[in-house]
Amino acid sequence: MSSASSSSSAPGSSAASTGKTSMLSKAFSKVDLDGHDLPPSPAPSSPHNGRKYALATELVYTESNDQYNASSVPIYQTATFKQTSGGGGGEYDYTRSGNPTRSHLERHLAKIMSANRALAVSSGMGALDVITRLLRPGDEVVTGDDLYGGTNRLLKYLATNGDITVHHVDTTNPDKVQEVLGPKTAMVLLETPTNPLIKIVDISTIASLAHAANPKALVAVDNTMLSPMLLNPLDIGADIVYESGTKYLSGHHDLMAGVIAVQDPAIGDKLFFTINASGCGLSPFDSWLLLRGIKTLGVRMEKQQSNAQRIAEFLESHGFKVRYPGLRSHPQYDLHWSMARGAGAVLSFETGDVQVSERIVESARLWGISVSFGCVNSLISMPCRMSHASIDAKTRAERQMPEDIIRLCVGIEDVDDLIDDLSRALVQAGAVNVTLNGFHALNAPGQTVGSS
Ligand SMILES: Cc1ncc(COP(=O)(O)O)c(C=O)c1O
Ligand SMILES: N[C@@H](CCSC[C@H](N)C(=O)O)C(=O)O
Repeated sequence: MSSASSSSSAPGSSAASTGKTSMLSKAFSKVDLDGHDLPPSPAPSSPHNGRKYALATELVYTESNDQYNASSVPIYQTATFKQTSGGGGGEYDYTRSGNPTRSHLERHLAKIMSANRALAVSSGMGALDVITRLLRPGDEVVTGDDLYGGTNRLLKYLATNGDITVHHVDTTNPDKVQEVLGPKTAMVLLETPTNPLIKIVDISTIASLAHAANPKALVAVDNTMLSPMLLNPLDIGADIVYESGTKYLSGHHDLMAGVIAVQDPAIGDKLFFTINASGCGLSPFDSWLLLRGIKTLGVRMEKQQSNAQRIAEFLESHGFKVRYPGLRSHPQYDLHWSMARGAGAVLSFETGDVQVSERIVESARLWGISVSFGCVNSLISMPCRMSHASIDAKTRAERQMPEDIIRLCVGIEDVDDLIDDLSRALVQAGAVNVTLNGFHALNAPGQTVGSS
């Protein structure tokens, strides 16, 4: 797949602008997949504005050519745009096809996701739906055996109704992936860390294997767990990256959004065609909210992951089996840190007893019992009962998902308050042996699992 086309010419030089013009006209040809003229919008999402700053700066820094120099990009809350002639031809004609607030967001996303083009849609699942419409009957998809429940559900739907073969394998082992790759592999769909078992997947090795098996195979990575703050999968072999913008990108659980980013303009055109044709582009107001959220991604993620690290260490030191790539005990610690710039803020742990886990979740006060993650508030949940309940119990057992697993999605609160609340919940739930020396997990790994 093509690589990022950052120009080495000085910004504003004629070489740079000629290169840019030809790249853009090639990238955003006027004719769509049916041979019709593309609608005039959205404007190309160019991440290349000359100088590249550190990510923390780029998250905050946006350029706009607003007529009043508004600091905050205006919300163009309109469905349609007046044209100056009967032949149309304005930059925007209809918000389903393009809207200035969404275009601004998409350009900003392309920049921070290391992409040539980014697209914003109405949810993370909407993003995956748009991506999987690149598939054709008879195609094969290779994906993990620990996946977000909604992703599993959509793939199952395609396997049942769309004549798509879906191979679920242990993507932490590239040999297992290799076994099912072949010329019919049209897409490899990866999550890392996986949700909720926090398994790490070697994106570049699997991308190389997939492209060797079929040079046209597309490697799509769900980067929701890390966000562009911690990983840019396009830089390490992925062809498509998508994220639930509902999570870290927005950070406040006040909107639903999905984002997609690609390097290859031809793939970008196909994705845009589906978005315009099916009408799932992100609304102007949600585009504005998401753009606002992205500006604080850096500080939120920094605080969330330092809190998560403390909490993971706290649980591990009290004898719980904790899954978090910030812990040295994570079996793929080195692999994770060879790809990512941080461990993220989602961790899971086991108690050895479903009822004990339930009592912990229900005893917590500061931790909200909610699905989702990436928000400034800390959340606690039981994935098998909640976010992953759409995966049937038999499949969960085959995939070795512990029914007692508790997922913690750490927010920005004071970490000592979070630990106090969790300690109280552990004691109240009877998950720990309390002695004069402190407390220790009742069913610590290696001990006999009892029932309460
Ligand atoms: C890893 C992951 N990918 C995708 C999604 C889908 O995102 P959304 O809820 O925005 O549709 C979710 C959660 O919903 C998720 O956890
Ligand atoms: N009822 C929803 C569950 C959404 S789970 C949200 C998020 N991805 C998480 O992992 O918590 C559904 O059926 O999709």
